[in-house]
Amino acid sequence: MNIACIAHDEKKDDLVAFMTAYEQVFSGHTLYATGTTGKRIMEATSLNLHMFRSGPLGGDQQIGAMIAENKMDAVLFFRDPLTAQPHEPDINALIRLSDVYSIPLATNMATAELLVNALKRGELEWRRVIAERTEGDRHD
Ligand SMILES: O=C(CO)COP(=O)(O)O
Repeated sequence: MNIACIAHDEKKDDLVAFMTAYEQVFSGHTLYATGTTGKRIMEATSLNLHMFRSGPLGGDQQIGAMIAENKMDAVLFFRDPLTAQPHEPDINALIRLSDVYSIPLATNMATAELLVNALKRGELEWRRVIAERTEGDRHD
């Protein structure tokens, strides 16, 4: 599965702790992240992540583009609801696209726990069916 990892500054410690706790599970998947989040996770774990730009510099949009191509299977996005973000429109666009394509999206640690446990039990396997079906889609 392709999984995106994103956290706002106030939530980065939480996401790093979460990724560390479930490192074994995540090591079996392909991970993507916005720049600073990915760097933090790689420093704290032995996980490898494909890194996009930092969120405010377009990273959320790059992950959104993968969602629009149906190439992202789940998103862990630990949002900070108490701090205004300069790139709020990009954040909303990412969340919107997750809803457009019915991509499982965890915006806090409690939901992320449910998602990772579902992942462990193989409950996201339906995503592979979708991926196979959309593989032949035109992109032009
Ligand atoms: O701002 C972000 C998501 O909206 C996260 O970006 P960074 O991982 O680069 O801090």
